[in-house]
Amino acid sequence: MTSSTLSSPPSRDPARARRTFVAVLGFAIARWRMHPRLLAWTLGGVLVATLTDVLTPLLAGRLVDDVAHAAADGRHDAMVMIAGLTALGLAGVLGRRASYRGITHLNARVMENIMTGAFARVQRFSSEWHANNFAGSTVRQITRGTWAMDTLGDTIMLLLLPEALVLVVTTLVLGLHWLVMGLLLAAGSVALVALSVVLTLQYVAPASRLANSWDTRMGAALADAVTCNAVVKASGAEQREDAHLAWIVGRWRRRTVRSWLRGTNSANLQALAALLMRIGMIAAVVVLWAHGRANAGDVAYVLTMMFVVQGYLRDIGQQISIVQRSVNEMDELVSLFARPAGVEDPPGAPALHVTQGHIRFEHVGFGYGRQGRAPLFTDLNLDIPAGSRVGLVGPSGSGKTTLTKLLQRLYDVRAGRITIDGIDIATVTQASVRSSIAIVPQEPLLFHRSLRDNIAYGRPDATMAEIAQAARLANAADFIERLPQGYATMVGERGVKLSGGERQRIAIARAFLSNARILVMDEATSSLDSQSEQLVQQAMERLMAGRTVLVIAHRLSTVVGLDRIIVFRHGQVCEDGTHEALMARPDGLYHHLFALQAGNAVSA
Ligand SMILES: Nc1ncnc2c1ncn2[C@@H]1O[C@H](COP(=O)(O)OP(=O)(O)OP(=O)(O)O)[C@@H](O)[C@H]1O
Repeated sequence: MTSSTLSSPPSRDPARARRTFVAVLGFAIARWRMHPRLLAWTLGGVLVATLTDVLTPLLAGRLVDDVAHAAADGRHDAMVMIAGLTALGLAGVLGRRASYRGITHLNARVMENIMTGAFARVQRFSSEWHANNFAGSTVRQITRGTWAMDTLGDTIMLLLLPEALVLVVTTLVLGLHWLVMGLLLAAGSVALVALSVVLTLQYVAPASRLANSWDTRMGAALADAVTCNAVVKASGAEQREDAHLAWIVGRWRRRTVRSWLRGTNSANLQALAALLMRIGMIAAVVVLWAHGRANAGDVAYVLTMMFVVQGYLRDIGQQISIVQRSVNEMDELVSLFARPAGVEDPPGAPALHVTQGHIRFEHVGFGYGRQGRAPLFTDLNLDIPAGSRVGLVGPSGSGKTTLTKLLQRLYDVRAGRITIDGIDIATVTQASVRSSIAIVPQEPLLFHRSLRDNIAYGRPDATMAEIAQAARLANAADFIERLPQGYATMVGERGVKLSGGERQRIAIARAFLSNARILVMDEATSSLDSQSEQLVQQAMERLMAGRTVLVIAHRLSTVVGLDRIIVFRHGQVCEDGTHEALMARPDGLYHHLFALQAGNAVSA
């Protein structure tokens, strides 16, 4: 699958940008409200610190008045004003300290909550979702979105909120004194904020979203190539991969430069508008003074107030762009939270308790992807009695693996139902269905953890004696005990430090320990040498005892001794019976496949 099918470029549609903005802000506010005490500390601190800044110009104006009048009447309150300014300054410091401490803890809590929540959701997304999304992109969406939430919290609560507060309070104070000045400040502020919002949302944001989508693609391409490094090496394709990445990085650079330049242009325009507003306000108070409607203290108040207001507003455009960028960076993360898991447990679903292991597929219909595509299975019926050993056979792509995925409810069927011991697996919890089925896959996946942890993955409470017993039954104990660190040996990423046969036997030991009544084995021995194959085969024979077993067989010699063989062709069961019964049909697909493999074996 190419990266383009996995991550399409973002739309430049402003309506979509607005929806994203609302969705992300709603998400952020809901997260902040989960921690009401920290939120109250932060907002309380912000309120105190900002009010002290708003009141300071008032006292400064009074101070100038006092100094001016003192000359005339010999009395003044200058010392009171200085004490007031000191008290305001101290309150401002304490308020800021409270808000910074509050936001530090609030952001950390919210980030923790988002990271763990996103991981929990991604783990529970359906196999379909995982098949359609790059692991690298997902990791990047989560980490980038989590850090963007930190920036969003800082910018909104410590910068934009105080700015709004300063504007509202100074407009009110000014308006009560001189209506015209209040109106002027209100109109200027509305125009300034509107300009910032329009520039940011309509001009900067679309470019920044596009740059982000290329950033995600860059991460995905890196992860894809690094994950498949063995294939790259084997094909001597390093240069091809270099060129592929260079093409993506080139597009990313162009898109990113465009987005950054738009940010700079927008900030410059906003700075110009702020300058005009400042000059307008100062000119207005000077005119009032010239007409005798303002004294020296008033002029000092307006001058100081404009410095405070402009100090707050100076970076508002940049802050709105930061909010916009954070919103874009959180967009994909928020969608992860909004997206349904794909395969869901019904509300209050009970756990499945398998006692027999009787499997039935009743009129099952299923197809991958959208409903419109031709289904793989239509009206599939199978009855697999408890304790039987069944081989699933058929050409590549005929649906053998899909059948076992449906049994684990990794996908939901479109029609019919699948039952285990008479219980529809869609009515019980997915976890209980999956833990009732032990899987030995063709390519076992191991965690980069110790051998002990890998074997006990399905039953973390297993004792060391049980783990060692499972390893013995799986013919794995000998090689493990020869390792210097025994069961504590770390296996390397995806188990790369073990051979194919050793990985298989660890997977078999895992299945022994899980003690599930149903066993699904994807024929595992095809890539092993004969000694490894013999060890794996013996272990599998032991594992099959007393269980209902489905074996996906690629080499038909594996299924000869099984109770029953089901042959698939294009999602249909075309033959069903014992080896002897199927071999007795010379026109049958099984007979044909068997003859083909026997011929290959002879010619090899
Ligand atoms: N996640 C998926 N999304 C879309 N199509 C899929 C997916 N997985 C499998 N298929 C398609 O479904 C069909 C059945 O695949 P399945 O893996 O069940 O075949 P199989 O019989 O196990 O083949 P093989 O013997 O090669 O493993 C194939 O055409 C395959 O391309």
